[in-house]
Amino acid sequence: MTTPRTTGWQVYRRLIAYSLGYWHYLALAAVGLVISAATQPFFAWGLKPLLDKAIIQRDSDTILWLPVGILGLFLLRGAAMFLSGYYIGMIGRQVTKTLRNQVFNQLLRMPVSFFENTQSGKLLAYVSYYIDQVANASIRGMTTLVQDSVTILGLLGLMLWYSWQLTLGILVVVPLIALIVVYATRRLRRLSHKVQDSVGDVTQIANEMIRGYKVVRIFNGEPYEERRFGAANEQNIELHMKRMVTELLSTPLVQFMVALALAAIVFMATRESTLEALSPGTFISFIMAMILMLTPIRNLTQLNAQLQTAIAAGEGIFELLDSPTEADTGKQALTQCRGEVLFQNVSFRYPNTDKWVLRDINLRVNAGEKIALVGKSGSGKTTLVNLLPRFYDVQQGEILLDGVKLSELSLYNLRSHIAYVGQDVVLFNDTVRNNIAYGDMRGMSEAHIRAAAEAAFALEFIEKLPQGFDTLIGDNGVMLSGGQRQRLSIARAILSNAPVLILDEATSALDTESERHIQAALDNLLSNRTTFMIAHRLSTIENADRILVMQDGEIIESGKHAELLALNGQYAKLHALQFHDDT
Ligand SMILES: Nc1ncnc2c1ncn2[C@@H]1O[C@H](COP(=O)(O)OP(=O)(O)OP(=O)(O)O)[C@@H](O)[C@H]1O
Repeated sequence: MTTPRTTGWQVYRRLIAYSLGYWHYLALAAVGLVISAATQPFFAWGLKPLLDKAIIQRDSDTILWLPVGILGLFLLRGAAMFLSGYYIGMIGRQVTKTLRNQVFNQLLRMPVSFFENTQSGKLLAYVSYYIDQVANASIRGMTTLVQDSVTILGLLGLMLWYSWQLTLGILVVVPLIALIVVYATRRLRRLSHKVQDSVGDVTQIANEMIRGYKVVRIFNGEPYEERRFGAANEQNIELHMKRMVTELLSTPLVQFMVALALAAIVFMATRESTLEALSPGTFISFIMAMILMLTPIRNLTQLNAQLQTAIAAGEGIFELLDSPTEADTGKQALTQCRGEVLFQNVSFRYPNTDKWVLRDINLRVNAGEKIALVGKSGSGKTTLVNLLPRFYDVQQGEILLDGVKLSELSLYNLRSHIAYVGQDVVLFNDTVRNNIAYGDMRGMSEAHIRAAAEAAFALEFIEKLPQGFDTLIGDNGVMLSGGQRQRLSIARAILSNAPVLILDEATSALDTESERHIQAALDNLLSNRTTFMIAHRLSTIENADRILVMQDGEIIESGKHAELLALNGQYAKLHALQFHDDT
């Protein structure tokens, strides 16, 4: 592992690279910064003619140009500060925008396993909190770095010019300051990481509560959620406080070191011999330069805290951006797909686990055949169908679509041949039309969309909605009933007209009317499509062409409903159980 400092520097360099694309604005901002920084030494320098010439010698020229000079200096400084502030703010927002797009697009391409193993709250924190932290801190950091370094260099130059012996006296404290800064850097980075994790926890819990609000209420989970959120929030504040204390302590400590040097200089400068060599104006100007250095020094030490926050957030973001996305190496594309699926000796286990979840599956499914998968919970039904759109890749064996290995097809092409209707209907906060014509289907003709809605028995209720197809259905379709939501997702699948359909049948009981509609909609959806149906209620699969009974990752029985009943095996048992439940 590299030391945190080198890593920190690398992360920072990478962050800065984002603003380099705007180099022309950056150059303008830098000009503004340098000008406003340079006004400080000028100000200190002006005290010398003020004292020596205007006050002691009463020089008329100086008395005239000094006030004009002061006004000019502040006008220039104001304009320069506006210029730099404007461009730096703009670059900061642009960097935020770019990073946010990159992170979102990366999330769109991350493999399914990533989402299954990462807290969604943490992912939301990436898109919001982390990125803001990074952009703000890195850009502000750059501003401070340029502006305050220039100020300090200018002031130091002025002091060296007046008296190099006195100036050198100040530099004695530099190693002490460096020590404090290095210690604070390490601690700040560590704490910043912890703060970020804890923000992820807070978002996660809030997110869970918001999504699961009904469960929370029905099971009286309020006190538990309150405690859980309170604890995460408490931890968050503790970490913030620790970071704040480190930040707050390091600055006065550094300033105390500077004050030590200042005291020493004042002591040395007021010795008889030194005083003789310096005019009163020079002396005051020298002291002023030293005092003016305090603020930029404080800024530079605070900058460290900002940078450590940016770096810690940047590390998280770059780790995500550098993670491998879904493997998409297949080059072939099926233009016409019949929907014939072949599993050849397929065995599968989830990444980083030992247990084979599917074992030596051999299965030929003809185009248009309706396959129903049944079996106990955990027997591998969902896993088997998830392999078709390549949410996971098999470790052994091959799956072929129309004779082509899935791994040889591009993901885009493969998935364009598959439609999915799941238990959890996913609807977007958009119009009915856009929810049906989602993704690739955007832009399909009105007639097609209507026909799909009709075939899904959804037209009737859509037309009763206030704006018909243009009605906004709210967050995940809150405005619709369970059955209506399901019919919309069926309409989406019908519109896609994909030759292969995955149907994860809903377990939720619907009223007879709704169920009749949905059954009719499904009949329309299934016709002429190769269908993999995960069936929970056996009554719905009696018409399947073939029923596969799964157990511990294997297909143990296969055949039509009547054949399997006659076999009197596992299926017959399941059937008897359910028949018993239903009566
Ligand atoms: N993402 C995952 N990572 C690791 N193991 C998993 C994952 N998803 C499922 N499993 C395991 O794989 C096995 C099969 O799960 P699968 O979801 O395919 O079963 P199922 O038959 O569809 O069950 P159900 O009817 O309850 O939906 C289970 O033992 C489960 O614990």
